[in-house]
Amino acid sequence: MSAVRIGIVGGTGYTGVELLRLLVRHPHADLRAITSRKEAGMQVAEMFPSLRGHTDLRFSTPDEAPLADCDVVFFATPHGVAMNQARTLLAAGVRIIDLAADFRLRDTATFERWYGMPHACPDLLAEAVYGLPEFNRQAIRKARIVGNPGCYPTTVQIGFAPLLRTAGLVDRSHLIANCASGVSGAGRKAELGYLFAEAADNFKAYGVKGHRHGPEINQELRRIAGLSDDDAALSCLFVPHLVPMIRGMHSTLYARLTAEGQEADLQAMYASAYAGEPFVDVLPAGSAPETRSVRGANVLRLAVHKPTPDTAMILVVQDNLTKGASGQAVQNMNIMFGLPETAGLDLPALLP
Ligand SMILES: NC(=O)C1=CN([C@@H]2O[C@H](COP(=O)(O)OP(=O)(O)OC[C@H]3O[C@@H](n4cnc5c(N)ncnc54)[C@H](OP(=O)(O)O)[C@@H]3O)[C@@H](O)[C@H]2O)C=CC1
Ligand SMILES: CC(=O)N[C@@H](CCC(=O)OP(=O)(O)O)C(=O)O
Repeated sequence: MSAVRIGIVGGTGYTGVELLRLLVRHPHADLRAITSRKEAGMQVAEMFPSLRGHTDLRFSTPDEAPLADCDVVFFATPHGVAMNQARTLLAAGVRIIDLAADFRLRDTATFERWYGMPHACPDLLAEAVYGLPEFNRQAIRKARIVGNPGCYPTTVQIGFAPLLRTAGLVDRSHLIANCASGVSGAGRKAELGYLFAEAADNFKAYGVKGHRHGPEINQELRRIAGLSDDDAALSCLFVPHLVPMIRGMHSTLYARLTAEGQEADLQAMYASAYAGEPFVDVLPAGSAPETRSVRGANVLRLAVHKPTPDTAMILVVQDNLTKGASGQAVQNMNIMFGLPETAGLDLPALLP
């Protein structure tokens, strides 16, 4: 099996360095190019001493990097970068995994409303595949463009899916997702709200008037439920929170059970839904998952609860940078190139 030739655009950010951490140890990865406009020329291991001894690569500018010679290019960049380079790379036979949102939303107008920019290649949206392997494996295998999911939407979809796949178990019109992310979720940029003295020893909701992950969550939950992308019969209220830790995400999901849903054995349903999934861990009944159980691991752990006879409550944890971003992106690459899905991803979490 020949190694996959890989380029990374945006190698100095948090998802970029997480991709590097996973790919330098990946048995089938050949890292060819990594970009940074600000740090071009610098050794990667000089910027990130955590990678000393693991790579001799230097950062190049996106124009100078040999991206067209790669089999796949990861975009670990802000929204709006991948869509402007997609056509050129596809023409050179390069496949794309975008960690930003350029290829997640299928409706151009919705993308433009939430991301505040015109879409550069709406025609390519039709062929892009939403990269949540647990629900989309077949399409990912053949995809030329994968839109890697947002971190919050990954927890919400995997958490709610078993309740939505069968019609009539829950009131689909009133789902609630209360989610909290560590500060690395905001990226490696200097902004007031993420300074230590602002974010530490504090806990708050944000995006309460609406967050761009809301439309992504609703689009994909509707698809999981077998509905059209804009069918208002399913609606999920999503509230993100910032929690003063570096990595990690905790989502508490609520759904009102119907009479039929109240009869179901939810624990057995979830265990069976994810029985074959290497990266979804359904915990024993009564558990409360903690973020440190997934730190640095490409695993999402969840626990199923029924706090009242008509309420399902699902507790979900993941590392926002691993299963929530770069680990999931590597999982997608493994599927696209016919590699074992767990290649390079079988690391246990870092504890304490
Ligand atoms: N952090 C997280 O937990 C998650 C992040 N994501 C998404 O992944 C993407 C990357 O996030 P993150 O790593 O946190 O971001 P960062 O802000 O930490 O890093 C962004 C990187 O992109 C590069 N970059 C910025 N602008 C451009 C440009 N116009 N052209 C080329 N390169 C550019 C930067 O380097 P330079 O400026 O030197 O070129 C830097 O390496 C974002 O879209 C984010 O929304 C998704 C899920 C989770
Ligand atoms: C804590 C924090 O700020 N989290 C980010 C979400 C994480 C992310 O980057 O997701 P996207 O890829 O969709 O941008 C936010 O709320 O904007």
